[in-house]
Amino acid sequence: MRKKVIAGNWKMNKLAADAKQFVADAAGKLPKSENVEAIVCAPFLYLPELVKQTEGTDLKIAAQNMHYEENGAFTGEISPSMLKDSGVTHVVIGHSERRQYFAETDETVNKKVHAAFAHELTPIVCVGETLEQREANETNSHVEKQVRAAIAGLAEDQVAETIIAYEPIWAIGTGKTATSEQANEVCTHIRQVVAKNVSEKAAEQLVIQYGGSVKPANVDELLAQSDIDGALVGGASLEVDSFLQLVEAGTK
Ligand SMILES: O=C(CO)COP(=O)(O)O
Repeated sequence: MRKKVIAGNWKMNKLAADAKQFVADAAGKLPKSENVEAIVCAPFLYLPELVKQTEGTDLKIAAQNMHYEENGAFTGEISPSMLKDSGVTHVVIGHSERRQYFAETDETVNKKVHAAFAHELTPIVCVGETLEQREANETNSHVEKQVRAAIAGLAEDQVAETIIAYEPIWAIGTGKTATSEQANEVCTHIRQVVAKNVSEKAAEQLVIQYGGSVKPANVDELLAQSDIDGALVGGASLEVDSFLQLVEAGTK
């Protein structure tokens, strides 16, 4: 049985005091359940402090991005070894906002995924189509291309450990959620792509999240779908109460 993974992606939000307060409040109130994993994806600046705060709790801390190079003249960047050293366990890679505003490509995503595994970080790889692509019936082919590029060259067990977040771009921060059937259809397709290109075993183990306007009111229906194993949540992860409700939904 795959675990449910609920990850809150704070994006570029919260000052240090608010971040610390959130983690202090949330970490002690997580449901005691083997079925769900709870992650907060925080801005780089706060990572070491939040990791320290969560020691001995079930809350995991993730970064929202990283460079693929080990070190060097890359002003303003953070390396995979710096992240590992900070104590984070996961890293979000290829979020659509990074692809759109920071020239992230399928190629850099693949390099980052390899770098994550080289440093024992679990990548949360984001894929998803624009509204135009959905309307042109290109959703499955586009997402397939992104997934195949992201996992190219990985070993079977690395693919099995990757988390893929399907986030239709038109549903991010818009209040428009894909219906649970629409979301599941694409997540099923992603699993089939992995089964065909890697193995049935990797496809069976792979955690696939849905992201895009997930909130306490719609999370149960999304998580009840056959191929949705969790959620990557922006807006509704900024408040402790709603984050905890989302994690609670993952225990069922
Ligand atoms: O981009 C997202 C998470 O990475 C989704 O954001 P919202 O939940 O705010 O739509």
